[in-house]
Amino acid sequence: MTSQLSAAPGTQPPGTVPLLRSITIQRPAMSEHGLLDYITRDESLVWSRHGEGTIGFGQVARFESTGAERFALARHWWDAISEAADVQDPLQQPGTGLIAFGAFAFSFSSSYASRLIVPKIVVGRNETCSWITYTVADPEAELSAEAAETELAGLLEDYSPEHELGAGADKLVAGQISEQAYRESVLKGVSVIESGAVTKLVLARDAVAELASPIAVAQVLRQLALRYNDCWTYSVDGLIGATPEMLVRVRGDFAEARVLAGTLDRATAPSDDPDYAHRMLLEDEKQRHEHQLAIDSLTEQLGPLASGMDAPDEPFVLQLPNVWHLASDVKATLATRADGSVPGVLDLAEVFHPTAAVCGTPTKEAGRILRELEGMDRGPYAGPVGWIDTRGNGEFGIALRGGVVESPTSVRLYAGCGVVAASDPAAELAESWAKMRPMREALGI
Ligand SMILES: C=C(O[C@H]1C=CC=C(C(=O)O)[C@@H]1O)C(=O)O
Repeated sequence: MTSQLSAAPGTQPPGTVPLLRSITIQRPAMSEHGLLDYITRDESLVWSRHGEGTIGFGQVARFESTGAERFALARHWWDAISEAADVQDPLQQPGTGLIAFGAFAFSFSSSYASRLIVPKIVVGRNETCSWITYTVADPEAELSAEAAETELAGLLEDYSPEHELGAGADKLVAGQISEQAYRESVLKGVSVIESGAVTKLVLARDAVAELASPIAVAQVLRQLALRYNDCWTYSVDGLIGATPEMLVRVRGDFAEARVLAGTLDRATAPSDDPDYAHRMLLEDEKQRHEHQLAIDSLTEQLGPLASGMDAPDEPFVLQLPNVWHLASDVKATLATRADGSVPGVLDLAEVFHPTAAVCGTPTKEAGRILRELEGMDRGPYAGPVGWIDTRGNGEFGIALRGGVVESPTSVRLYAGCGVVAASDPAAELAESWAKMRPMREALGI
């Protein structure tokens, strides 16, 4: 598979690297809502959890790639940008200084262009401080705290319009994979598993939200961030959602991941059974097997890159408003490479993607079979989404519980379920609906 570089509007021709200058300025503490106050514009780049994270406005540089080399090409571009840039960053914390937001296609065969975008303004907040970073590509542009504040103030003047939720004409229609087709693909998946070709497959489907008036992305993101506070709310170029799953987070030589697999719908749970989630997830053989395969796929890849790793023996039950999940937080100290460096977040995202939580086991064979059974291009669904700084710190979640804005009035939603030998097609279909619920609620359909 060949890889291509392309120069999208507002970017430089392939092969050239813009010389960026950036300045980071510490700002006063934000209100209790934190970054939520800054999710005001539909076109913003967003990465936020518990009111912390980064919001990007505008674009000063952009890179796109496709194919099997999409991660490597993006990394080379980012390394070149980082090396050439003049970065004034007195804070020197993960996410301060120059950063890029990124979204990557699930598959090497996808027509979706994986992308890194460097915003003009970034507003950031972590557990200790708040900041803005202002970046310019024009060598003549003024780079100062005053110029940055003026630019931000201008951006915050305009709020994107809201969408009237629950308007009668908004509707959800079948996507490329109907309910019937999904049940059939799960059934076929089970028989492939029974034949011994794979032990787990994650099969996905889509549905399309058709709106009577343009989607209000910022409003959807605010709803997701408020209600799904324990998830990472993301928005990169029309890829929007709130994911509970962290593919990899890097801070210096410390890496962590939140692995999820094993799901229980809360909407159908009995209200008088406090042990229900514990019993149906932690004590259920099928769910534990599904989860263990996801843990194994991550730890097998992480092990050789780590000098120490902590992968808990027992998962915990993660409670979200729509579902419970079996979850495990894996932590590792990264081993130093021959050149004295440690792998950055993009190196690790490439190595870990796709985990068994979104593809299957063994990875290559599962990927081949799911492409055949689904017959759809997943685009960026279930691919890495997040951000990177110039020191290799960053966070890439798995783009789940979201969708792609395909036109001002249509959003394609995606959801997938881990299929093992004991899976039941009707139950997996119901689970896929539960996973689409956050987006449906936020869109009001
Ligand atoms: C593939 C998805 O979820 C994954 C993450 C958590 C639990 C999963 C499961 O129980 O099947 C999936 O592996 C999705 O939300 O589209």
